[in-house]
Amino acid sequence: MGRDAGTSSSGVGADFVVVANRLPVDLVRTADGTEQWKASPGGLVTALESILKANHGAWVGWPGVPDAVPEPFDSDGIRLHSVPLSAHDVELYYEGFSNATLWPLFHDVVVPPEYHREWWNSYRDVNERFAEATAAAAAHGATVWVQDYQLLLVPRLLRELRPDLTIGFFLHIPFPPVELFMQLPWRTELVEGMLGADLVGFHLPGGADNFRILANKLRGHPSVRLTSSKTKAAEIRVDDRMVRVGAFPISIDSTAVDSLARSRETLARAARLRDELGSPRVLMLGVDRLDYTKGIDVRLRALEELFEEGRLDPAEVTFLQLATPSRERVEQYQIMRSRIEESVGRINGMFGEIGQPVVTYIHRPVPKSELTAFYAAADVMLVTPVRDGMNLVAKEYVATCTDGAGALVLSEFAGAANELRQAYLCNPHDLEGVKDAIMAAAVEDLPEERRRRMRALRRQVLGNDVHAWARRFFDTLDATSDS
Ligand SMILES: O=P(O)(O)OC[C@H]1O[C@H](O[C@H]2O[C@H](CO)[C@@H](O)[C@H](O)[C@H]2O)[C@H](O)[C@@H](O)[C@@H]1O
Ligand SMILES: Nc1ccn([C@@H]2O[C@H](COP(=O)(O)OP(=O)(O)O)[C@@H](O)[C@H]2O)c(=O)n1
Repeated sequence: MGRDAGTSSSGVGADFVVVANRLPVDLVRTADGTEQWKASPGGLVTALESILKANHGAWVGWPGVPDAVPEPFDSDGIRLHSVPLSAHDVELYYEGFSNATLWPLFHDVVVPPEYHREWWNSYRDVNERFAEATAAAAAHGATVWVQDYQLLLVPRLLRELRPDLTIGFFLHIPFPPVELFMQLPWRTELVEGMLGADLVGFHLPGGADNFRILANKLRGHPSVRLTSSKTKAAEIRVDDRMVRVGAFPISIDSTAVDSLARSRETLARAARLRDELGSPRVLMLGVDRLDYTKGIDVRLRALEELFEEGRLDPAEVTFLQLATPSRERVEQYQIMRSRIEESVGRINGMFGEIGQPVVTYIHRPVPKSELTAFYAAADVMLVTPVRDGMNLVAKEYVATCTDGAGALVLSEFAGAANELRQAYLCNPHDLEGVKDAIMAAAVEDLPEERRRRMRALRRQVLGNDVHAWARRFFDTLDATSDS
């Protein structure tokens, strides 16, 4: 990527800084008062961590628990700078404005977003602190990469503090249509915040288009498409600056996942897992943060109906759902958890046998090596979000299918569906369609058809990894700052 970060030649600050709500590691306080660091949840961390490890940059973020103020430290070659948040900040900025206002609004209003002025005030205040911490961590002329919806105001705030910086911004979740975004009482400030960057990146061209239209509608900023550009980027004129906008679909460290999947330990663990699950003829798998956007309830409903209708035989099929705990104090997450757990209980009560449940549900984090073994063991992967920015789990599963077997059922409303066209695509709002996709992937299609699809998927995922994603982003950012 040619972005050798580390500390600058003057020794003051880093030349490459990532700013994200979370650090790549969370501080965990145990009951006996000891503290340890563990990997943070989510795809943003998975993706960015591999980029920073390769480039030795600095990372500015929250250490994951209230009131912790660790000194800057090095982890895996990355310099970590903490932005402390109080319990009040976590409640108003993170659980409130980020995850009960912006998150549902940007995910097609699948649950109603809430608008509260005190949440907004906290969001603005925390964004100011992130901007200040970043300004202190970056060397003169550094490149700063701001991540995601929790920090929409940071690009502009940072530009005001440090006009010498080159600033990229990337949104990891969908950017909504103009009509939805216009609900936000603070819509103008948020758009102006993002326009503080030199380059604003989205997963999909549709998100980039929505943003361009909005910048014009709200602030009268005109834009032109750059037809020559490979990324089909556009430029928005903001006063005397040009802000570039484009689509950069994120990916995974495909080679690393592929080689972990081929390791003897993973293959042995995958075989043991199948035994432990009763050696089913078909093992289906779901892996998600427990989030109402992920459609865990959708796939459970589809399976329940397939068992009821006798299209699937519970003696032959096992479904394993790994659900990482997420945002547990937000009400809509609690509602979804109850719904899922009720559904798991009902299906097992109806179709399970003693010592042989049809659905195995694990609601706790699982280590990466174990997760890879689960992917390797699964015959069919169910990814059925009602809306998802990308969904790296879908790509990780494909990269793990090193023997060319395995089938991916994928919602059309995951960003990944734009590239993974040979998956068994389905509309999660059409339950009959989801059931048909599961039946084709698990039972009806010949193995050769499944292999043909998996070959095409593997070409896509192995040929477009996270390093290529970062390279495309930075090539465009460099071209922006040159012009
Ligand atoms: O930090 P949390 O509140 O625990 O949430 C974890 C992350 O969730 C979201 O991930 C998104 O980024 C992925 C990578 O681009 C993408 O594949 C997925 O579709 C998105 O949902 C969130 O956007 C991150 O900020 C969080 O860190
Ligand atoms: N038990 C689990 C489940 C998921 N994960 C990881 O969490 C990430 C989820 O990313 P994603 O893009 O599918 O979805 P979000 O959770 O970021 O919305 C993947 O990289 C998974 O490997 C994990 O490390 N451990």
